Amino acid sequence: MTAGTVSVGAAHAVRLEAVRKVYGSGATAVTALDGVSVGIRRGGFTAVMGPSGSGKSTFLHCAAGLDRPTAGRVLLGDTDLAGLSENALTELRRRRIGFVFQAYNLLPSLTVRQNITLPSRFAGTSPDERWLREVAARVGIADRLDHRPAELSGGQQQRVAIARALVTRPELLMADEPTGALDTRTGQQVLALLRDLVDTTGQTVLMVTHDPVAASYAHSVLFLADGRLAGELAAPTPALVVERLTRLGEW
Ligand SMILES: Nc1ncnc2c1ncn2[C@@H]1O[C@H](COP(=O)(O)OP(=O)(O)OP(=O)(O)O)[C@@H](O)[C@H]1O
Repeated sequence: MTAGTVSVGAAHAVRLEAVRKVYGSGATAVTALDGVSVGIRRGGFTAVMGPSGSGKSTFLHCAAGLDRPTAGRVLLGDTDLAGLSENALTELRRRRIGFVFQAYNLLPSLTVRQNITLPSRFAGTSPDERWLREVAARVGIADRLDHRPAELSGGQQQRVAIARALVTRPELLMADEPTGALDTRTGQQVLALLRDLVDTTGQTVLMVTHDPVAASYAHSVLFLADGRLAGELAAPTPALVVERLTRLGEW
């Protein structure tokens, strides 16, 4: 490790150590992750790519404490997730991780403001008005707080989902195909927003995507193949990402 002075917890928002995940057992067992060890840099934007079935979703689920590894361990900061009960894990996800999915998962009967504050209410807190407005302004929906989701475009709805994920000040933002439901231009605006959040606020973002252009917004791309880490690319461009995927044999 560089200089030997940085502790693992300080350098990495989340760290997987020799993580294996096997679904099922006996003849039908599927090894989705096969000994993955990697740290996700704190304050960085990291994308995870790989062929279909390579283990991307499983990686994200294990890293976020949504799924437990069969072997190995996952550390969020300095917290070893294996030591946590189901309730403690749920609490940890609520307080320390923000989630953004392809589907925006907004409640249609609630206003934008109510949608954004819902997770904090579940966590027993309520964001102060100033922070709520700051987050809304940052993602570009400050003038939509009293609207309902149906009155917003797809891109605006995804911005609301990002605001909802950020309002609890998570140390890690997990995004699973966040632009999968958006047209190209709107998707790129959302990706530029994520990159800007990372560059200007130090937010850590971990994103799974199939899209080389989406991955090029990240600082680095991790490649998975057959449940194993198959390389990492810093300063990715779409062309470089496509070249790596081609070498992984499925593009
Ligand atoms: N709940 C499950 N039960 C059994 N097998 C599973 C389960 N979830 C995933 N798998 C298997 O684990 C492997 C990895 O799946 P995973 O969804 O992590 O891959 P992926 O890279 O995200 O795929 P895609 O790009 O198609 O979404 C696949 O072979 C998949 O069929």
